Amino acid sequence: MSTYFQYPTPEVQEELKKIAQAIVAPGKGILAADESTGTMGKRLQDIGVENTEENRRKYRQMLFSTDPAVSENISGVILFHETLYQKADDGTPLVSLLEKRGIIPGIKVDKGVVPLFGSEDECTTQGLDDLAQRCAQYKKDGCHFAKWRCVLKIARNTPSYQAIMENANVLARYASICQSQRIVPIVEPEVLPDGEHDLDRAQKVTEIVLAAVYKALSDHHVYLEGTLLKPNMVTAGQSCKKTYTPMDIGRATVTALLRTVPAAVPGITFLSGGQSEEEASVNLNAINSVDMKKPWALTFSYGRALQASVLRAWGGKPENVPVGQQELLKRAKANGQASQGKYVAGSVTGVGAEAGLFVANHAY
Ligand SMILES: O=P(O)(O)OC[C@H]1O[C@](O)(COP(=O)(O)O)[C@@H](O)[C@@H]1O
Repeated sequence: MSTYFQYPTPEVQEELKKIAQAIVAPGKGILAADESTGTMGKRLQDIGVENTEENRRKYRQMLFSTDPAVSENISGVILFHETLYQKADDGTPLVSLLEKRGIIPGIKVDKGVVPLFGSEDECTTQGLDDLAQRCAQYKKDGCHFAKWRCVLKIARNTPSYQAIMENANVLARYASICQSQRIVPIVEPEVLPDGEHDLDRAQKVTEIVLAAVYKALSDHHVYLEGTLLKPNMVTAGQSCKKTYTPMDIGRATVTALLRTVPAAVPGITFLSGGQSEEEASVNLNAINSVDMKKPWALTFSYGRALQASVLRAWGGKPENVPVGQQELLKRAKANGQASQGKYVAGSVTGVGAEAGLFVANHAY
């Protein structure tokens, strides 16, 4: 086995490290507004709004024109390709609204989940072929970080060795291509919450998946200080009969991460994975409160758990834009506090804070 390697130049390393550290600065996290057209359609359908390019533009314009105070808790926003090139009503590029608020624009660069032939309903994620060119363009257009989501499923025989190795490798290859174009890769191996499994099994599967991911990142000479991890929290399956407290979830999550994620990684930005807004804040708070070693920042990169109340409050009506924005400010603040272990459960209420956001088999 050859151990020849080449890392990015010292200048590129410095740039990547600075971006990653800025994203996970104390009290800050990410708004994941990168729903692909199909996923956004599901969110809009829930509030009775048609999934047109114009409605997606209006919705994201509302998010990005929220009071600049939002940047106290939101350091980065992940965009979908379409959004990066859309403009506000007055012609300002939507991405400039973020830049004016000191928020770092990021971009989803995967091209979606596809079936893994020969497996038991498992999948991989595609989009590597033209990734270097796309990253080069995205960097020119103002994006400094990227996100790529892989999906692993817990069932009797899964995740399989095939799925674990394939997804680890595709994430590592994605991460190294991003770094070659001065973009910080957010590595997202999501272990789905579907199933009856208990907390122990969720923890063990998460450990095995993350161990494979970090071996692959090492094999591909990815510069860890210039990356972020976006994992699932360790929670029992949605159909598990046993109940667990937020502190149980906090301990299981930090234990799994301590066993597998190198301390060189600056931050861990959790996905919300179908938890309600309130659960996602309470569990993040517990993760930050457990009395264990925590060598990385532990914060949020939520899609559903930052937007459910916003969507309900907005309902597609222009007159509701200010109340929608208020909901975003409230939830961002709650999660900013949770990322520092300072969130008091129930202290932030929203129009959809308690509502479950679980979507079965969220592998689209
Ligand atoms: O399937 P898509 O459209 O890529 O979207 C998946 C979504 O999952 C996420 O990775 C995590 O979102 P949640 O916090 O809602 O679980 C988002 O960044 C993204 O919008």
